[in-house]
Amino acid sequence: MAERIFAGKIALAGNPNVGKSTVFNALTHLHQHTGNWTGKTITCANGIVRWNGKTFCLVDLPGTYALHSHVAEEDAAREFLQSNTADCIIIVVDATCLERNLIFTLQILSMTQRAVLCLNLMDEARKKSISIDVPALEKRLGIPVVPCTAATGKGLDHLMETVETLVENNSIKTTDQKNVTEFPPLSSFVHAAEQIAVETVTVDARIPDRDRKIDAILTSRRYGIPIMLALIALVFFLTITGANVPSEWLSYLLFACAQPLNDLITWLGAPEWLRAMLIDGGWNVLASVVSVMLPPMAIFFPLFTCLEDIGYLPRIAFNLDHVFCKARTCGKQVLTLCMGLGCNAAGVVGCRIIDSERDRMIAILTNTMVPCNGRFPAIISLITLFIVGTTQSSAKTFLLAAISLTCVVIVGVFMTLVASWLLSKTILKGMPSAFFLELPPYRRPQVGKIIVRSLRDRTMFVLLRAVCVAAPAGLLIWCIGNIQVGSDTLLTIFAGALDPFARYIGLDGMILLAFILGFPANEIVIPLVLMGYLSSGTLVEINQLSDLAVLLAQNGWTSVTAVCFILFSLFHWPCSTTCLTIRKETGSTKWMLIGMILPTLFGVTLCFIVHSISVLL
Ligand SMILES: Nc1nc2c(ncn2[C@@H]2O[C@H](COP(=O)(O)OP(=O)(O)OP(=O)(O)O)[C@@H](O)[C@H]2O)c(=O)[nH]1
Ligand SMILES: [Mg+2]
Repeated sequence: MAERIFAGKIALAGNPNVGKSTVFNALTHLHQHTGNWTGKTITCANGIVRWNGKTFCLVDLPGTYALHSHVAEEDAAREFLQSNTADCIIIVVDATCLERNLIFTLQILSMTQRAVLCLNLMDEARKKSISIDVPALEKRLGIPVVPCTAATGKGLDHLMETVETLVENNSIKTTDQKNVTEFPPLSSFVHAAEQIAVETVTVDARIPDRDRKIDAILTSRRYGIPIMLALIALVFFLTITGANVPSEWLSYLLFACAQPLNDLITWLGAPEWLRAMLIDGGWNVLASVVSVMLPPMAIFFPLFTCLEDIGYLPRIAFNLDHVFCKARTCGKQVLTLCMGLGCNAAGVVGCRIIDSERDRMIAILTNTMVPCNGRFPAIISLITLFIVGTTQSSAKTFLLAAISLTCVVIVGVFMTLVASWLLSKTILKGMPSAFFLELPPYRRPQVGKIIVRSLRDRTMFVLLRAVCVAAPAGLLIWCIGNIQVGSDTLLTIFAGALDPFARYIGLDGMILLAFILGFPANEIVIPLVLMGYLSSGTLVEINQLSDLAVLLAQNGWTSVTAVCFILFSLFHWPCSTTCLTIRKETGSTKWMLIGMILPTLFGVTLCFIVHSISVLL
């Protein structure tokens, strides 16, 4: 039914990282994620293009190297193309490496001629002094060729005009070749692609290869890892420095709203218990989550996306590949860990880029050992208070905090390696698969788009999720903090029951209870601890880190408690969204449970060791 209203269905196909999603976004005005590395898109996305009074359905397919290939992430694209449901296929190719892209193009053309070649990245080709004889290419391929620069939208109108003509002209033949086994051998496509490239592409050989020179430093054995660590520390330094003041402002502003809201609820005639529950419970937790989380996320995500757009993420994977191979797992896991830094659920889904089933499972089960953004703010606060040991806002404090945070991430990655090695020696036996990692060209980041995209799609998404979870969790903890059983509240009874065990691992009952109640979202753990410490079950206004320091010290916190908290925050069961995502991605509750138990065992063991050493000392 829905199909009938469209003038045609158009598919965007091509090799990975050639700009398909960028074309898709420009034509549909949607916001499909783009990124300068292969495998950014892993599922098909649909959008609508309005052109010349007509409406077309546009499908963005994951990148595919060849229709022969058997990579899981490419299945969706292959199945779609072989189903022959598109009225026209826009084959997007990278003008800077046409020959390689032509292999896939020729495979598509052996199935259908209802295609247009979108010769994308023409700006980069021009910079590299690559020129392409477009009429000759059209003649050789037998389909229209449209040069484009999708990043600026140049050429896309012409592309749509060509597509429209093609869709209207239904007579163009399509070969009913649905089974890849019927294809001629890959070598024949490779040979033909080489021939066509020789005839149509000219390159000025005098232009030096800038990317190779940069890679000689950034991916070298000697400098690669130190530069990588310095860059990560720089991102954390900028995040911590920039987030400090806005966090305080937001906190003042949001807690200041509590009084008028209080008055409003009283004026509406609500009973006291309802007022207390909504304001002292829901609003105050919400205010604290937003003020603690929003500023660092609003800085971290754009900076991280910038590294992604420049093309640095695959270089990180390249630098760490040999380390991951030693742990008997695959270097592509590093890319999924990078995705996990933002949100572990996204990291788990991102594991689809790993081809081998065994390696993918290892990557999924260990993904939560890098801290997601829900855990960063609490870790940063505790580092500043207990490890750096001062709340004074100076460059030195921020630098020390950034270096400590980098060390926390290193611990996370190290334990990921340990866990991967253990898994590959036990329940996921085997050797790491060989894989093909493409280092994309360095590209200038599109700063404006990065800011909009990371604020809207990432920051707001994570924040909204936290808010949706924080307010109800605040209500719940208020309730258990105020329901009396005998002379104690439910909160003190639960925390008291957990206390003996928690003390063994350097925590206390309230902290452990907060981790348990924080299952829906990690970002609410610290607010829950604070609420628990206040006998009224009400969250007080924490405007400054020094207020937090006083409250924690009053409840017996030392630097050992902070270290154990950070370790347990790094290694414990994933949040509910990530657990559900693990179950969905592995198709099994058993693996989800392993994904919960494994990091928790690590956390308990490490905290126990740290606590025991501190007692001995
Ligand atoms: N300079 C330049 N960069 C472009 C152009 N088109 C896309 N890009 C950049 O190329 C990178 C890859 O773009 P995507 O649209 O994610 O590529 P894709 O083909 O969808 O990639 P996969 O989903 O991994 O297959 C991004 O960093 C884009 O900003 C262009 O015409 N010029
Ligand atoms: Mg894409």
